[in-house]
Amino acid sequence: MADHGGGDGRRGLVAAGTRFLLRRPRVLVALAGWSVLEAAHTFALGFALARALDDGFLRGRPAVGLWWLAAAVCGLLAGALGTSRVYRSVAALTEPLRDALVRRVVGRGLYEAVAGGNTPSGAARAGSSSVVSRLTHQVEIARDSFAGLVMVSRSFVFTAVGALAGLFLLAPALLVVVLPPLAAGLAVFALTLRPLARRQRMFLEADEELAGEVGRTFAALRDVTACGAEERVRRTGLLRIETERRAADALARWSVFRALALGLGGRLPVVLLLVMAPWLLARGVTAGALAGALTYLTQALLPALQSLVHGLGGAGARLAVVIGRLREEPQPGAALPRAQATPGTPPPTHAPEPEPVHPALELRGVTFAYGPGAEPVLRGLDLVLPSDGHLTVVGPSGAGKSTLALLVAGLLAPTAGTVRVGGEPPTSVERRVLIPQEAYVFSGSVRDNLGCLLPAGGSATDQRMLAALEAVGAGELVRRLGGLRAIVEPRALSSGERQLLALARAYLTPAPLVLLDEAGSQLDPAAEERAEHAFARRPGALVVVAHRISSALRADSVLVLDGVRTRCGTHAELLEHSPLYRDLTAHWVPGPRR
Ligand SMILES: Nc1ncnc2c1ncn2[C@@H]1O[C@H](COP(=O)(O)OP(=O)(O)OP(=O)(O)O)[C@@H](O)[C@H]1O
Repeated sequence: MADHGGGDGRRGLVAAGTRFLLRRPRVLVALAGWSVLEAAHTFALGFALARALDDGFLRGRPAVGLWWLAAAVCGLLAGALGTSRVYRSVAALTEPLRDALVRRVVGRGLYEAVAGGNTPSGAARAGSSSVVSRLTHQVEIARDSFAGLVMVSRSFVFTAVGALAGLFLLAPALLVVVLPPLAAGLAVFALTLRPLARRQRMFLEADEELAGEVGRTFAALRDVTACGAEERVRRTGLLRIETERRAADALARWSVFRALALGLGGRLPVVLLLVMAPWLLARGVTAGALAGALTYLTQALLPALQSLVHGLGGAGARLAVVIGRLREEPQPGAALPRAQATPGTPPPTHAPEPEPVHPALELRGVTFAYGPGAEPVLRGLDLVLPSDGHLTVVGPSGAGKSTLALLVAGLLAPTAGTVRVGGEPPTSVERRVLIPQEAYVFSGSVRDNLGCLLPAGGSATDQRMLAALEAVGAGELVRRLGGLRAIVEPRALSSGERQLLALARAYLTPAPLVLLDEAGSQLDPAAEERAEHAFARRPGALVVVAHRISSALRADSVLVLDGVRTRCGTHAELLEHSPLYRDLTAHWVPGPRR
């Protein structure tokens, strides 16, 4: 995962933020002006209260006291006006930020859609629009976080200035009591801000990863069950939960410093003021000044410090993460022209580069072991299958055939190397469909069973379903069951019949790569051959993990998994060069060809 908060990233972020602010001097001046009015209200609050007591109520002159209280109310109204104008000025700062980010995000999204080809596929359009919608959501988070940061830091500075000025005017001795703990609290806060923000960011990222994992798992529950990957999914989920728990623990430990900063800077001055009241009174500080000082501390400084301490850590970390992402997206950004990287630059009008044609499947240096200390099942495997290729995988039991199928389906991640399906990581069920040996059929109509791997929102006509059933040799079975509306009771079907339904389901999907992992193992050889022929005629690429060696003869190429002697070639080449393949085929008695 990218370190959005790395030194360079943070410095870049601060520099970009400073440039953004300096380009708007008028808004900054207006913001400062209205903030001064807000600060005047803070000042008036304590000062007027002190005067009301000292010059009015304590001297038996209630009219003077009330006059000062009325002055405090006027200050309050002026402060409210200042606050409302402050919001406007902050909006004048944040809206241009949002506009610049939205322009950048939408420009990139449109460019991607155009660069996807003159007639982009539905999937490409959907992918592009989902990227734009995710990024615009992040833009909203960036805007809110930025506004929050401006509000809390500005509010603290002006409130502190107003309160400290008021304390000084009431009695300079008050500052002797208030300033040291306030400075200590701010120092603790400043020193722990960076590590705390880092923990906050780690927690946010762990939280997002967990949410993403849960979302992906729910979307692929049927695939997970069908491939028997429950244990792996459970372990990955637990790992993500554990990572988030650790991040939350670390954040909680560092949050203690927030409480310490608040205690030192916001609460200790109140206690000291009370404890040292006799000393202050002995030095000429009046009772009214003491009450005014308490008002400054409890009504202005403490709330402002609270907002600063809580707001700066959370909003700051969120902003750093989100801006970092917006700078990174989209991943193939390196292919974008340089001018495209500038916020607000419109998409280029020249013809986009043609999209490279990717093979259906590409493995580069794939190594996989089931545990850190376990012997790898696959070592440095390279494999390329063209978009209409037909590959059969053979090898002795335990050679890693099913493991390879799970890696290609994205249900296992390689220990080293890369797996690409159509040039992309194999995470999307729209790119590939895997039918394992244990066919998954659920209680429901035949139609539901056939359609459950269609892309979200997709459907197939009865005609297409019936054609798929006929193609793989399941037509007779479904007629016997009572047609597409008939309810399937999985336990009432033989394992071969369940495999026929699962094969028809895979045949029906638009996935450009089909993986059959001994998916016809319970069929008789003729039925298995018929199904494989159907898949070979279907547009797209096909990988068959062979149950019978006869599958190898039907493929364009054969992969013989045999540890370090793994080889790939045509049937004839392998007969010549692979002793294992010769052994495997030696006992095969060819049946009648169809
Ligand atoms: N979940 C797992 N945890 C640990 N080891 C595993 C796991 N699944 C498979 N293995 C081991 O990995 C190796 C390859 O298994 P895999 O199922 O991929 O072989 P295969 O070639 O498909 O075998 P078969 O033809 O018998 O189905 C075997 O040694 C197996 O014991």
